[in-house]
Amino acid sequence: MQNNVLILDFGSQYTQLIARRVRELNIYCEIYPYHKIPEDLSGFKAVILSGSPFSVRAEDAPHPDLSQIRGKLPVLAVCYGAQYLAHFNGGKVEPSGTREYGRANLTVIKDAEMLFDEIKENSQVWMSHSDTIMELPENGVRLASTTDVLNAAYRIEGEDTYAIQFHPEVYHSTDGKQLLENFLVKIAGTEQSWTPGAFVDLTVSELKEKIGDDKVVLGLSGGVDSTVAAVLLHKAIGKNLYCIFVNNGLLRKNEFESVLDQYKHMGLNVKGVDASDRFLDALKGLSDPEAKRKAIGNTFIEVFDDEAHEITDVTYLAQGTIYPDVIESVSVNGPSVTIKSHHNVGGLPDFMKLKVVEPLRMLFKDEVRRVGKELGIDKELLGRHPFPGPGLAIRILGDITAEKVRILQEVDHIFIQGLRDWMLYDKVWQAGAILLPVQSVGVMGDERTYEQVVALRAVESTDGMTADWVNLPYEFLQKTSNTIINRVKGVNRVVYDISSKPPATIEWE
Ligand SMILES: Nc1ncnc2c1ncn2[C@@H]1O[C@H](COP(=O)(O)OP(=O)(O)OP(=O)(O)O)[C@@H](O)[C@H]1O
Ligand SMILES: O=c1[nH]c(=O)c2[nH+]cn([C@@H]3O[C@H](COP(=O)(O)O)[C@@H](O)[C@H]3O)c2[nH]1
Ligand SMILES: NC(=O)CC[C@H](N)C(=O)O
Ligand SMILES: [Mg+2]
Repeated sequence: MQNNVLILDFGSQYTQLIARRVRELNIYCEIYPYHKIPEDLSGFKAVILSGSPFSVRAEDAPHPDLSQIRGKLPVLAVCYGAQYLAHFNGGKVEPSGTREYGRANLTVIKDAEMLFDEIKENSQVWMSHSDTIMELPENGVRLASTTDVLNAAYRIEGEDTYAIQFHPEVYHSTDGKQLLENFLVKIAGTEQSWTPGAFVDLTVSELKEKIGDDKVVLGLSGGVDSTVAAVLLHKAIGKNLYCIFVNNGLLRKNEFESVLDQYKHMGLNVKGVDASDRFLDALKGLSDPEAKRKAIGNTFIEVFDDEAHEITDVTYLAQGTIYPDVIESVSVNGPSVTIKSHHNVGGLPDFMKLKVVEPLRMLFKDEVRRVGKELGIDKELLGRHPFPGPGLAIRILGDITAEKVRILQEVDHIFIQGLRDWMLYDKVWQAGAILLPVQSVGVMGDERTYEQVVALRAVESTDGMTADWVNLPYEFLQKTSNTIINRVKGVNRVVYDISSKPPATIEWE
């Protein structure tokens, strides 16, 4: 399928956005660090060079050999990429005299250039660079300028190599997506055929081919990723898929029973395993967030291993891992800091002796939801807020006891049900309650109380990487607070978290 787009990552903060824009054009793409160019380029139809925090003039500037790419595949070089081609091919790159961060306008655009089809002069672009291209490389032809940057875009005569100083991938480059489409479709000839339906057909046939009559065990979490992975696998291997949904004792109120029932109605061969006691025992006395995550991750693997042994001849363990985890674990500068010390990212221990299959490994979250919709998965399930694998364990600050879990399940249930009743659930990307290790004085009737404090958190986000708190209606907050304090014994105070990410994280631990 020679239609892929190769994105070479030079470490830009916007590289993932390039991939998102390309995928939104229904064109498949993959990100590779600039120092790991695939040897076999036969599956690729075009290449995009990303931006970078490095300067081409520096000793340690990324300097990959592009001889197998340039002149052989169409290239779009963005920012650092454009400077790189100029600097190392007879052009000149120098520190720019003026600051070039933020909006600029293309005051001049060369006529009849396919890259700028349907893009008018004065088009707004987003600049983010301190070096600038003073002289074009050999055979360079200038395509566009801004008031401050003469060489804002160029191409190299005699090859399909294009270079732009600005960032078409960001929202503020108002014709950025048009430029990417011009390059990918009109110049490179890629087909816009990478649709959810095409992905399902291709993935199901690949899974059939790869797994054959082997057996697969998959952990279901009640979340979107593992559910979509399960339905894809079920389409491919049917009865050879064994799903396990573990009650780790840290789920939301009634969630284990309701989600298990939902899975059974989807025709999945799923076994519910109540391991609540094992998890709570493993967590006894632990307060450090990472220690809690490790204990949960290890217990998950033990439970899985026990269950997998119940199924004769299991060959594969399936995971709901998705692309953001993959990209962040192999960044430009080598393996990045562990994203989540959580069982599904850190790989499997040797004793499990299972091969891993991750059908969603190359998808972004919104693409997982689109594939889920294509598979006919219930939209309420697809629309569920993300819920962390360690569940309520990272929403009870301090040590975990069954009583604290009970309290938080009740509080959380009132909050989430309230969001649904007030038609606010879908307006919020993620919401939850946190049990604080704080007691405060209250007065109820004529009695003094000294009970626990809970925090409510509701954020809007697109990918969980950044988020803002949601301005929920005062009437809703007032009603919810009253209901919680009146109904949940042990709580006499409710607070609302008004912290964005950054600087705060979505979860409190
Ligand atoms: N309670 C559980 N029982 C069995 N497997 C689980 C459970 N929780 C998590 N897992 C496994 O770990 C993986 C990652 O966990 P995670 O909490 O991210 O769930 P997810 O299915 O990816 O849902 P989400 O959409 O919330 O990310 C899941 O894909 C699943 O394979
Ligand atoms: O599966 C998970 N295991 C974890 O250990 C974990 N920690 C945070 N999260 C979720 O990740 C997103 C970002 O959360 P933070 O801003 O708190 O890092 C939010 O959606 C969080 O709910 C986790 N998910
Ligand atoms: N966004 C970029 O790629 C910037 C390129 C280079 N670091 C500069 O500042 O000019
Ligand atoms: Mg997930």
